[in-house]
Amino acid sequence: MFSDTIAAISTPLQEGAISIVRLSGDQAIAIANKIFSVDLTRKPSHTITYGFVHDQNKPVDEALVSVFRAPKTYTREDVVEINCHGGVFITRKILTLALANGARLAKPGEFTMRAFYHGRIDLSQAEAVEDMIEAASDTSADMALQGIRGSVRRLIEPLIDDIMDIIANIEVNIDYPEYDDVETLTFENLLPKTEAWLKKIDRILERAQNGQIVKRGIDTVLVGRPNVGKSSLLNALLEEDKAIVTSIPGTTRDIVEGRIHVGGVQLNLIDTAGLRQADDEIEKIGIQKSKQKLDEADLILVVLDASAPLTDEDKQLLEQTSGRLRLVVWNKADISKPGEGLRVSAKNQDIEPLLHALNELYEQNILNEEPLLSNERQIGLLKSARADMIKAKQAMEMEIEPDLIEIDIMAAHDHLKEILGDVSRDDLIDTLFSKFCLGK
Ligand SMILES: Nc1nc2c(c(=O)[nH]1)N(C=O)[C@@H](CNc1ccc(C(=O)N[C@@H](CCC(=O)O)C(=O)O)cc1)CN2
Ligand SMILES: Nc1nc2c(ncn2[C@@H]2O[C@H](COP(=O)(O)OP(=O)(O)OP(=O)(O)O)[C@@H](O)[C@H]2O)c(=O)[nH]1
Ligand SMILES: [Mg+2]
Repeated sequence: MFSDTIAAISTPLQEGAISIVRLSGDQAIAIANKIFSVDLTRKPSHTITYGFVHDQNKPVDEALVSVFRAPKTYTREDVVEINCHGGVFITRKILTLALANGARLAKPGEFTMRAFYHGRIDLSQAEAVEDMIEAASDTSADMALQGIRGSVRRLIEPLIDDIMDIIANIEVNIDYPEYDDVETLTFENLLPKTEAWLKKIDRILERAQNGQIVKRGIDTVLVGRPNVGKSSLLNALLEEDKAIVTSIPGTTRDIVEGRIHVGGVQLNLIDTAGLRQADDEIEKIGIQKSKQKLDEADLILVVLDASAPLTDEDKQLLEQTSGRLRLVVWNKADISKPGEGLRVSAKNQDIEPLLHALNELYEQNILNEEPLLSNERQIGLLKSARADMIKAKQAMEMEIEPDLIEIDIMAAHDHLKEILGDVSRDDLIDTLFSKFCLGK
């Protein structure tokens, strides 16, 4: 399918123990033979060979070279991987040698693109490879791995089958329009099928939202009135003195952020200015930002001072956040009487109850159902398919000509197919892969 053999450095271009220069294509083994001391022609697939990389008979590096024979390879083409010493200069030199001996520099994502064009993986699997590279927590890495193993295809294909079934129903009607009762029968049949399909899509989209949260982390804002210990709590969670802490109320003005992982989920922590009626110009702006972060948060940690009575501001904040996903945290437990609720001492780094609650929260709430999709492109296409089917449903309710309804249903079908990369436009695919890592 592809006539040229591509080459790229598949490891980060920085000093390291080992680097990999990867080749893929008909000429991969022939090109490697020109620059390697050992003849690879008869080496079986999935074997590695010790030797020296040569530049016109002059040895330049000691290396291990792997041979993978088509079609059972990453790209479905012959693949050779040169494992050299991990210096930037030597790695580049070996790539240059490969290029000088007949390889072409691979474009970003081109190895994975070849795997896609050769049908080893679909587009959702290719995207999952890139998601894996970007994954920053156990849950997002798990999701990427499922994607690599074809979970998106297994999710989408039955939905495509359902649509084909609906289309088949309509076709009967178009083919035998002379039977009046076929028409009524068709609408009676079609509408429930369409509604059932829409229900499935709605569930998937709901869960996809979780997927996106898992991928980018859960925006978790610390709010409360001044001096309750928000910044102290941020520092305790981060195990780092990141935010300034003083006994002066109104210390924090700008947003302070940090990341932690709890139970395999990433929390994007956001410390904010204490909420109060402020006169200070700078503090006012800080409080404005606090309110904005509060509105946007996925999770709110309402911080209260356990050593002091609840104030009106506290009560107002509790009321304001009651409908949201939140935890109420009583800080300064070290200087207060024992009591109910989630009690911590940020100052003493005694925050185990909070960590425990965060763990529980995500087991029960956000992650109670495994997310299935996290990719914006895929979710966008699913939403388009849903919109098409809603149009079709409305048309059915109005008993519009079946062949007109079929147009909307076919559009839904095509949008679903596009998730798996089944599109006629190659430029779409090329743009997508161009965003991938070099050498991937
Ligand atoms: N050295 C190295 N490590 C790597 C990769 C690589 O390309 N090279 N990968 C690159 O991302 C990942 C592994 N992904 C791979 C996926 C498929 C095949 C492959 O050869 N598939 C064959 C069957 C192999 C078998 O069953 O023996 C196939 O599907 O036909 C190889 C690597 C991570 N680690
Ligand atoms: N005893 C005790 N003091 C604490 C605790 N947490 C914070 N403090 C103290 O409370 C004061 C305020 O702490 P900060 O973390 O700056 O409070 P804040 O909520 O960020 O305050 P603003 O930024 O002004 O809104 C400091 O003197 C802290 O040392 C705690 O758990 N126990
Ligand atoms: Mg603060």
